[in-house]
Amino acid sequence: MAQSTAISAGISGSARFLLDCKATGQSCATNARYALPNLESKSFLCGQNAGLRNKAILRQGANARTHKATLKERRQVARATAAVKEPAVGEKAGVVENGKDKERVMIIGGDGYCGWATALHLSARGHEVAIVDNLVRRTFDDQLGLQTLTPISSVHTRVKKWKQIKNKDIKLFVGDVCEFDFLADAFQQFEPDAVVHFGEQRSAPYSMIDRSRAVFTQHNNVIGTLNVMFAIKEFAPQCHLVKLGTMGEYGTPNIDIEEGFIEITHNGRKDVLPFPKQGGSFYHLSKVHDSHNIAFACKAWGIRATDLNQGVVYGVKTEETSLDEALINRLDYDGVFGTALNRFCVQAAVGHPLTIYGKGGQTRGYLDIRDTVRCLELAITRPAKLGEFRVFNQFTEQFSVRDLAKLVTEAGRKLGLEVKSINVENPRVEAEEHYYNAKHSKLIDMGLEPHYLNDSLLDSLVNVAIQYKDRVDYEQIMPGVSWKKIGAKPRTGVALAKS
Ligand SMILES: O=S([O-])[O-]
Repeated sequence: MAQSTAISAGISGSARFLLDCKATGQSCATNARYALPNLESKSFLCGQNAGLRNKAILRQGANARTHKATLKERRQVARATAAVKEPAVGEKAGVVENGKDKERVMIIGGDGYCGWATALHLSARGHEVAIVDNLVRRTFDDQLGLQTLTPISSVHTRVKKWKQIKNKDIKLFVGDVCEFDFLADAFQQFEPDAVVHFGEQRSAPYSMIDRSRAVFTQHNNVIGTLNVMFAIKEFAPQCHLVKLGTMGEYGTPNIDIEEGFIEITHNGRKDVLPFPKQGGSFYHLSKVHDSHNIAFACKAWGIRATDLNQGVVYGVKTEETSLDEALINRLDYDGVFGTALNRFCVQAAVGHPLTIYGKGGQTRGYLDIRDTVRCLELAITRPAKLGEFRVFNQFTEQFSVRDLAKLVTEAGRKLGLEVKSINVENPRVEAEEHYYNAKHSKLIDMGLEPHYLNDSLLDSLVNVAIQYKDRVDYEQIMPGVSWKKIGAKPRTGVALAKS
């Protein structure tokens, strides 16, 4: 199908109005249910010895499994855990175990932060890649007056540049997966072996701005995923759904977090059940709903799926996105879309104090974007079986917000920057000191070799931030979306900044 046909046929509903507004230069505010009244607002409303040593560290590591252990102790244990794992059989032999060597992979949300890096990674490794995206992420920036730190090219320029550099085609379907006819058409044309679904509204603060953003997030995410499931059932029943979930689905229970399932004994009977979910925002809850829908579809229809409960991603460069400035990835530093470590590195680069929300004891799983793309490759080339619903916890290390602030302060100091921190009132409703120990061994068992957070990554991230620091808008740095103050009334940029 010609790209232009995809564009005109594929966009409807909320995404169509957003794109129409953009194309015609009209104010979205007057046209659209989910648009903001003030588009111009700049505020962000809108060897053996080593093996023995590692095993010894693990034996001593019980204490390090709790939040009371020092950062250094916990990192030692994380590394030792990875090091004593036997490589997966397929990995030893250098072969793909059950997937095909080259898959036809549809990447929904392939113009976004994780999606773009994944599209290039898979294309570079010989897979046939198609990007499906309604480009609404770019429209959120236009609505809220935000801008990625890095100057990203249009998706069309990105794909053309990739063809020039690598002589590889990436097909492009611009449209909204909430529009089933568009999705059905893309499925029938591309005939995917695997669908990676990144195409969701992925910001917790965005979903907590006001009623319309909460509704948009759950509609876009839950209905989009339902449509993808139906497209698989109807047009590609062998196709493997690789769905991006989030570690935030689990919340912060006062017990270890398992990888998807937990064995429970209750009144003398035993069963393996889904691990309890306690999403902390309307966004996180949209992913919880997705997980339940997908698990049900695997059981009822016999389709195959992998739910990747991803931690917080940091970094910007991958092998492929570094090849040319036109391939550069986005890097968000604002209070709505910026993730913790990325935000801190940009703050350090521009001399803004690091913004620690509340006490800073909030602990989560983190991973380098270079590991995100590798995890996706592992999931695709070693697919779930028909009828199977797999869950992997996709992160490599745990940090508290305080830990991250310390690491960035130290990295900044080595680069000659004076980095300060401030504790700001926590805009979220969440525990600020808590137990956290989440299992994450399945991807390592499959062959993931993590890029642990180290000085060189921090240096490079801070240096990217220094390179583009003239693009930083200081007004976007502080958090402005309050979990408690969310209301039914649409929020404007000014109101949001002052909340
Ligand atoms: O592209 S995204 O995930 O901000």
